[in-house]
Amino acid sequence: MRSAFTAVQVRAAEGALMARLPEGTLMQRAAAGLARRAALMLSTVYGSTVLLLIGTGDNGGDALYAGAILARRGARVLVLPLADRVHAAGLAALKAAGGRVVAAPPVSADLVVDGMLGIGARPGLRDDAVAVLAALPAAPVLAVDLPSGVDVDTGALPGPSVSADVTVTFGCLKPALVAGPAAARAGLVELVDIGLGPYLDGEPYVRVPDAADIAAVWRHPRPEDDKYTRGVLGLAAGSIRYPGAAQLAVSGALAGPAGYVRYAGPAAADVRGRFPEVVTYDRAADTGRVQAWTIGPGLGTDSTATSELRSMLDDPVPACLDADALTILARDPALLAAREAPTVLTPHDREYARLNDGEAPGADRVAAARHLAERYDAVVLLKGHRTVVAAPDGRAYANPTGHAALSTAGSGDVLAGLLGSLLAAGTEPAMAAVAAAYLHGLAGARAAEGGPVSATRVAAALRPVVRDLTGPA
Ligand SMILES: NC(=O)C1=CN([C@@H]2O[C@H](COP(=O)(O)OP(=O)(O)OC[C@H]3O[C@@H](n4cnc5c(N)ncnc54)[C@H](OP(=O)(O)O)[C@@H]3O)[C@@H](O)[C@H]2O)[C@@H](O)CC1
Ligand SMILES: Nc1ncnc2c1ncn2[C@@H]1O[C@H](COP(=O)(O)OP(=O)(O)O)[C@@H](O)[C@H]1O
Ligand SMILES: [K+]
Repeated sequence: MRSAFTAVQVRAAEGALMARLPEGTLMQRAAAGLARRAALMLSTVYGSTVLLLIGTGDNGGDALYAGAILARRGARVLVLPLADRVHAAGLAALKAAGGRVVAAPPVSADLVVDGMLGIGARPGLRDDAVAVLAALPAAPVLAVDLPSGVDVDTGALPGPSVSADVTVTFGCLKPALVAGPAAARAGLVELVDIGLGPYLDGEPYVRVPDAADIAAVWRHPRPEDDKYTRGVLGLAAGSIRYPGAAQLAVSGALAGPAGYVRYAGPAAADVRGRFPEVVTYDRAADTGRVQAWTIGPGLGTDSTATSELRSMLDDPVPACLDADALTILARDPALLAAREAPTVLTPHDREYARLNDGEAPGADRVAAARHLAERYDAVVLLKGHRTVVAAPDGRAYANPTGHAALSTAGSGDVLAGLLGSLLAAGTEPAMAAVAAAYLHGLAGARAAEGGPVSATRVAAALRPVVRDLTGPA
């Protein structure tokens, strides 16, 4: 698991570390890491042209010292200052290494280094910077610490910003690199260790799971298992009007770790026909004991759906509420009042607003997910390009996987089914949500390799993704 810290947290750690080191050490470490990555992006350093965009602060200092390293290796390094003053010692070092200042972007370059703004910045770019970006030569962009213009602590993009191919960030991840629309601007993110780790105090703002975290929570069948000990998922989804949602949720559930899926609802015949391994019932009350529920995709919001939801929430097992179940809950939040078993809510932005008195998630998606998790005392999986999971105890996770092609009807149904299966298998609820989002994101990316994506393809891609990540069943 990696961690992202806010600018204030980074500053505090930086202060404590700097007090023990000769002045300038951290910037030299940052510049060395930056130059290393820049060299990798250039096929040959010698003779290549590198354009540095430089702002007023230390972010520009990092870029200038890195530029000096590249210049000493024979690169033609050009500096385009976008501020009245720039890091003086860095500029002197670059000039001493042969770099030179230019007033406008060159016609061609092999690499553009964005050293305009880092963690000290207000979001957005000034007009002169926007004009320079519009006039840049076609070349890969390497961002220093963060793509300039982003809101460091939230990942919001309130104004123009840089779009990077690679971002080299120092000491730790920052929220803007992993959450919100800014995350898509960072490109490939590489973390350079500058020794900050031991000084980063307190809870990270948001954590980022990796493959090992998901593999660690995945429950494989054991020799002593039977279908019940692996967990039984009850799935209430679909309706006469939306039978497809039931099938998609079932297909997600069957790729999960539970041993048994029981379906309850009006799409029973369709589900049986397509998935003979699923046992079907007309009503939730008839399903017998389950270890978790997934409720909502295509369920409808009429009185039958409401009473089905009510009876499931009375069952003291974990429940994942998705889609129509969220709409019903928004109408009557008291439905959760007596509940002690864990609840997971999986809203997209419009469902979030319904659950939050009409107020959308806003710029800070991590804070938004945390807020709803606290309000409903539930794990919240806030869907999006970088899905965020928050637990009522304040833990928050930003999912690093995914693909824009997941924005296709029914892909959320597949996710809800998978998540329910993880809950039924006994996975801790926040980690069940994290693992479901991670695997679903990988499946979306894998499905996209085969051309245009539909939800059925996402479900089909889940099994190979699970196998690759957690090993054979
Ligand atoms: N933390 C660490 O451990 C390490 C940090 N390091 C590096 O330091 C970086 C942080 O440096 P920093 O504090 O000098 O801030 P940075 O973002 O370069 O400049 C801020 C200045 O820009 C200005 N400005 C603000 N907003 C603006 C806007 N929208 N448009 C235009 N101008 C704007 C504003 O100045 P003003 O306009 O107020 O005069 C403000 O003072 C960090 O990201 C990393 O790269 C490494 O060296 C190693 C260790
Ligand atoms: N632009 C995007 N990039 C990546 N993933 C996305 C994007 N838009 C939506 N998704 C993902 O696709 C899924 C859509 O779910 P949902 O909105 O519930 O759709 P449906 O109700 O049609 O099943 C979510 O997992 C969400 O995170
Ligand atoms: K930058």
